[in-house]
This record gives sequence, structure tokens and C-alpha cells, in this order.
Amino acid sequence: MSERVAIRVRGLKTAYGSHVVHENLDLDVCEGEIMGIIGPSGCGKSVLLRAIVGLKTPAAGEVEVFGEDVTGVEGDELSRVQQFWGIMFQDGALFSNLTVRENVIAPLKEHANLSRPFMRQLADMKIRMSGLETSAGDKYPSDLSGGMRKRAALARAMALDPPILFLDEPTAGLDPITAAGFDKLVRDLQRSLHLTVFLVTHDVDTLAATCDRIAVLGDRKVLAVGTMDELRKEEHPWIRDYFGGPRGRAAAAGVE
Ligand SMILES: Nc1ncnc2c1ncn2[C@@H]1O[C@H](COP(=O)(O)OP(=O)(O)OP(=O)(O)O)[C@@H](O)[C@H]1O
Repeated sequence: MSERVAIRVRGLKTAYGSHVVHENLDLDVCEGEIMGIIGPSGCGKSVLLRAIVGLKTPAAGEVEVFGEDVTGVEGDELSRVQQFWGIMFQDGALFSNLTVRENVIAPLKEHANLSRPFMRQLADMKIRMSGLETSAGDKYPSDLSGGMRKRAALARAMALDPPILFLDEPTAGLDPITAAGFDKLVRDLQRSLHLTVFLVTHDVDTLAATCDRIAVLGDRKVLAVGTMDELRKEEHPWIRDYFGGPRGRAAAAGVE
């Protein structure tokens, strides 16, 4: 992890009508780190992700990515800055009428002017990097298991070799063994490609296995940021319950 900030959020406010989700939220994610984002259900983890990647326009505040102001960018400008990141949405959000290969090719078609055979080669490489057989490229999302769909979604998120990955609850709905395999994949890819990863999760095992630091959201802002060991010393009741509960203790024991 470097000291260079990959994602800088300052004074962020987001709202849906009169419902304010974030207010005066600050967060720095350093280049080359996996930052876990946790917090109670409905506290605004996914909305924060959406605000950073331009899918939710902030009511106030700024978002910078690699020093570039990306707040509220639109049109061609949005299309350009979108190449900084790949996103894996909570439900995978694969196009059900396209094969896995065509799903991975979709962002290449949109953002890169490449020949069809080259796009195919690149897509197959990403499919293999995600731990799937090349033959999975011919399958439709409905033909895959939940774990394979997640890998296919990760392959698509990596299609354009983005330096940043946004992962929204990547292990939700997976059995513990499949989830652990996915955690390892994320960690291995992050290390080998020096990715910056913004990872929204409820899964304390995922935090323990993958994250360098963790940001806890609550009360419309970031309550605390730190390593798991640092956060375990926090007095905030939700943080104490999260890390001090049976699951938190079991995850901690697993990494000791
Ligand atoms: N499109 C929308 N319209 C109105 N309100 C929304 C919309 N999207 C999110 N919200 C509200 O914003 C708040 C934060 O939602 P968000 O999905 O970010 O929570 P979360 O922390 O990711 O929750 P979870 O852990 O349950 O996935 C919630 O109160 C939610 O109802």
C-alpha cells in the first residue's frame, strides 16, 4: 500500500428527497490497499459506492480519484473516468441474454476500439484470471453456480484493466468455502496487479482474509477507519458488538 490517495471523498452529502444518507463524510482510500466498508444495514455503504462512481449525484462535497475531481461528471467525461474502475455489483448484474464472454466483452466494446478477435482473447484471459475455465465463456449466467457468476462478474469488472475495483458484497450468498475461495482470488489479484479495492461487505471473514484497512459507516459518516486490530479497540457500541461478537472473535482467531 502506498501513501498516494487513490480515492478521496470530502464533505460528501447524499440524499433521497428529505432522507439524508451521508452528511459531511470524509474518506481516503490509499493506492494499492483493500479498504473494507462495513456498517449496519441501510447505513449507506452501497450509496457511497454509487456516489464515488458517479451513479448517484452528491448533494454536496467532492470525490477525487487519483487527484482528479470526478464529482458529478457526465457524458464523455464520465465515460473517460469510468476507465479508472471496474465495478462488481451485489447481484453480479450480468446481462442474462449474453454469454459470459460477451458480458466481459461488453465494456471493451463500449470503451475500447479493438478488433473482435482481440476482444475475444482479452475476455478469455480475464475469464481465466477469475478462476473460470475458458469454456465458461460460452455459458449463459443462468447456467452457472452462484460462485461462478461472481467470478464472471469479476472478470467483467476487470475487462479494461482498471486500477481500482469496487466490489459490493462479493461473497453474499456464497457458502463459506466458496466465499473463502473468492476472498483469496481478490487478495491474489490485488497483490499481483497492485489494485486498489473498495470492498463493501457484511462478512467478517472476508474482512479478516482480505482487507488492509476497514472503514465503519454509521450516523451518516465514517465512524472509524483502521486495521481490524485497531477497530477492535474502538468504544463505539456497534463496532464493539461487530468485532466482539462470536463471528468477529472467530474471524480474529482464524487470522492469529
Ligand atoms: N434509489 C433509492 N431511492 C431511495 N432511497 C434509497 C435508494 N437507494 C438507497 N436508498 C436508501 O439509502 C439508504 C442507504 O442504502 P444503502 O443501500 O447504501 O445501504 P447499505 O448500507 O448498503 O445497506 P445493506 O447493508 O443492507 O446493503 C437506505 O435507507 C436506503 O433505503
